[in-house]
Amino acid sequence: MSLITKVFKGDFFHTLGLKKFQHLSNHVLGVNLYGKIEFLKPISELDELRNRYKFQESIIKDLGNGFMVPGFVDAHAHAPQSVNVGLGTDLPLLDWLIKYTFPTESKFQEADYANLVYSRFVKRNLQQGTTTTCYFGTIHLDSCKILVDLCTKYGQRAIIGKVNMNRNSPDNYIETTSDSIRDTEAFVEYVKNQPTDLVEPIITPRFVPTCDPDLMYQLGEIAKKNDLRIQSHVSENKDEVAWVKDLHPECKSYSDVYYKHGLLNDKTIMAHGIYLTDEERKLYQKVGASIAHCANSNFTLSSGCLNLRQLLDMGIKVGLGTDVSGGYASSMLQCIRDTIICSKAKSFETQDKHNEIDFREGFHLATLGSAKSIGLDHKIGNFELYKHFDALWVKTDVENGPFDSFNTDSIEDRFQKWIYLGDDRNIHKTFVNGKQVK
Ligand SMILES: O=c1[nH]c(=O)c2nc[nH]c2[nH]1
Ligand SMILES: [Zn+2]
Repeated sequence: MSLITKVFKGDFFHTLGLKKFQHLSNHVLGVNLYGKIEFLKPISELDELRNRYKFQESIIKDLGNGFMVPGFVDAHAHAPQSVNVGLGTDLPLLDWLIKYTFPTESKFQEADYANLVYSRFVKRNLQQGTTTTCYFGTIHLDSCKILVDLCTKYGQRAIIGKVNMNRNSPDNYIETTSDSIRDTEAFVEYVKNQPTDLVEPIITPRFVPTCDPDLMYQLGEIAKKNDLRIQSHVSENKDEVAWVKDLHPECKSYSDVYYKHGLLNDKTIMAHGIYLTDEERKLYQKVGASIAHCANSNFTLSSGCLNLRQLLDMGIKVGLGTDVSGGYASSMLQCIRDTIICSKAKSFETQDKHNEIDFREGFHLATLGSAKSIGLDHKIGNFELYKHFDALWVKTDVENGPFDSFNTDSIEDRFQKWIYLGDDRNIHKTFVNGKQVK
């Protein structure tokens, strides 16, 4: 039997960095038995590859006038909030949490409800080409386990956190410190004992206002002991920032609260960061923490407009997040477009065109950039050799598709049109770990 299970020939788009967009035309990509990329070579080397690996001609799939890209990586999404996508778009963050979000999340104490909502959301993510998501669950251990099981069942790569909150939360959606710690440890054990490493755990204090110092400190200790990633929210909304200042006058800044409690390091992914101070940005740079930029959410909850370029220029790791359901769209294509629009708004505001993000940079941030931000770039994010084959086969000529392409469109034009106008109708096949999942 050959080591090679799949071979694709045609056009491939991926990035090696923010300004390192690559179009590999007339190439062949081989996937091995372990679901990893074994080769990516010019088509002129096909005979040699066939001799070396002894694969059958019949396994070669021609991408035609379509192309292949790495799967999208959503660096920040709330699985339980997927029930609310497109709803509750009228309030700013703190009111939105109380009126819509906490009541919705509290329902996930019911395992059947979690099963229904999570199975739909995981399937929809794969349908839309999101091969990896960094998820927030709820405070409920059992429904978080269900999310792990469903990602494993449907084949989505995921990082999943059980949410922690022990203050400033409704009576029916709050935990004691000891329950929170016990269930977090149990969740981490559960994920670690899965037969595959498709899903990984992450420590998930919701945000400073809902986690008291003792809880934050203990969560930092669990993360340190188990070498785990950490995710939370920071500086999304001006009232939120003022509240954190009131709660923690002893700390220099919002980010300093996380830092002082052992929650801000090179394995941390903080969503938003719109209102970080210069000093805070330098802290992210120093410790190597990431920001998940969630443009749709920032517009929808009227939070503000991040200066993304400023973070990128400082070398801070940035990924893109849909932030469902603060963000109303779970599609990463939409997320790229919102990132571009947000950057243009920033460029008008600052009268500085340098702040604009173009579609190639947006594509990079939604793939390798997001993978880096959540610490998975050693496994996924582009088509480098021996990375896991998480990929999308995109077709631009589809019946009743979302846009028209013409003979005069080059393959690069088709790629650009897809970024701006495409949707899941263009995603012919989705692969995770070498396995077809759509
Ligand atoms: O966009 C957000 N969504 C949330 O669920 C949340 N919780 C705290 N801060 C938050 N921000
Ligand atoms: Zn969020």
